[in-house]
Order: sequence, then structure tokens, then C-alpha cells
Amino acid sequence: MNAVLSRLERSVVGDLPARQPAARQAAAPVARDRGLSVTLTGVRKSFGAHEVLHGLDLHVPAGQFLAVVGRSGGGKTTLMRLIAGLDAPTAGHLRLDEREVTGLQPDVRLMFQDARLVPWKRVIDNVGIARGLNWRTHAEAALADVGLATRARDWPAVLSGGQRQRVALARALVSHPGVLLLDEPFGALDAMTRAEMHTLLLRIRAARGFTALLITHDVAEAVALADRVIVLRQGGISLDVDIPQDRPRRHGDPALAAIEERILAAV
Ligand SMILES: Nc1ncnc2c1ncn2[C@@H]1O[C@H](COP(=O)(O)OP(=O)(O)OP(=O)(O)O)[C@@H](O)[C@H]1O
Repeated sequence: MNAVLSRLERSVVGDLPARQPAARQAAAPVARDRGLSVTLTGVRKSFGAHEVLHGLDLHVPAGQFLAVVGRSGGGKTTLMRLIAGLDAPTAGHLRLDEREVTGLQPDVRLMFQDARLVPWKRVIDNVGIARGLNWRTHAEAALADVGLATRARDWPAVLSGGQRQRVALARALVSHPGVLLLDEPFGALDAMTRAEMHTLLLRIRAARGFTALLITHDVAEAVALADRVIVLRQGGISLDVDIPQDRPRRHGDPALAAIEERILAAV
């Protein structure tokens, strides 16, 4: 199956954990994933003469929820692509735990603003698109996690935008990734659906324990969800701020509003 998937598709859908040897499958936790740390040391990325990232140093501890904000063109997606191994840095080092990132990373999954579902595959087949032994069990569990257990046999066309994003989230989670990269995943949703997706993501992350990196233009979203926010500006990190408040966070909390102000000043 993987032979007919493009490189990008494989980075999105990956291999199911069932492709591991049987002994590792039996030992692998079903509900909780092992978050991986992400470490960048002096990472530079150029496209021709245009240097987009000017030597980034960043350590994201295992299990942390990091939000990345910044102006359009600031290099946020470029950073995600490097972490996923879709692109290589021009200089510097990128590690997942102690392992150098060279090429596509099976432990890293991506979710985008558009769900990128295959229209001629039913929901369950979109979630388990990479197949592998036992794929259906993993896909059904991921669908249950996102609240769509009863929609497994539906076609993508009959789903709402929010439901499609839930399927995309299930597809990203089905292989139990150590790192989930979220590139503006809620940007096209209405406010209510967006709020529901926030709650869902926080609940699933608390249960599973993966490391999450969220790109967003919405500073309020970053502050509502993340443990920490960085601002990417002109190829460097202009602000790196922890958000220690408990969740759920109250909109209008003065401490959060003050952090939002600092972020907006640094963008
Ligand atoms: N494959 C590429 N070839 C040439 N230039 C590129 C390539 N990918 C990105 N760039 C350039 O790198 C810069 C950063 O792009 P990137 O997509 O990382 O920004 P971003 O912060 O994610 O922007 P946005 O918020 O609009 O999505 C831009 O100037 C973009 O044109």
C-alpha cells in the first residue's frame, strides 16, 4: 500500500504501529504514547539565497505542548517540515530524543488546515490508510477517541468540516506518534467547532501524552491551549514564554491577557 502513496502522503499517514514486530506490539501501550523531545541546534534553512531560519536553538521537552506563532512568511511551516523530515536543514542539527532527524520520521505525524481525506475511501479506510496488520482495530480506536465511532462507514463528502478535521486527527493519531505537528488545523472552522476541537485535542493529548507543536495565527488559541508559546520573527525566536495556568483556561483571565499582550508585541 505504501508503495502507491506519495512521500507527503506517507508523512501524513505513516505506518501503523502494527507494522512493528509482534513482540513490540504486545508490549506497546495502547492508550498512552511516548512523547519525544525535539531539539534544534543552530538550525538554518535557506531557499536559494533566501535564508528563512537563521540558526534556531530550541528544546521542546517530551510531552510538552508548544505553540508557534508569527507573521506570515516567518518560517513556521518550514520549521514543521524540518521536524517531520520532509526537508533537510541547510545547517545545524535536529533531534528527536537523541536521534538525528534524517528523512521522514515514522514517529512524527502532521495535521493541516484542510483534512486531505481521500474522497473515494470511507472514514475508517481514511483513518487506516497506511494499513498494516491489525489496522482496523487501531483505526476504530482512533475514531472512538475523536468521537466518530459511529461514522466509520460514511464517505468524507457527508461529513461537516469539523468532522473531517476529527477524521484527520484520528488518522494522525492512529500510529501513536511521539510528536504531533499541527499546522493551523482549526483555522477554517467556525468559533463553536473550533472550541470543541480545542477541548477534544486537550483531552486526547492528556490521555496519550504525545509532544504537540501547534502553528497558529491566533494568539488567543495559542494561549488557551499551549504549555509554552514561541514567536518566530525574521527567522529567529523573538519571544519564548511559558503558560503555567491550569486548564481549562478562562477567557479574559488577566494573567493570560498579559501574556497575549507580550506575544502580540513580539510578533
Ligand atoms: N519550497 C520553497 N521554496 C522557496 N521558498 C520557500 C519554500 N518554502 C517556503 N519558502 C519561503 O520561506 C518563507 C517562509 O515560508 P513558511 O511557509 O515557512 O512561512 P509561514 O510562517 O509558515 O507562513 P504562513 O503563516 O503564511 O503559512 C517564505 O518566504 C516562503 O516563500
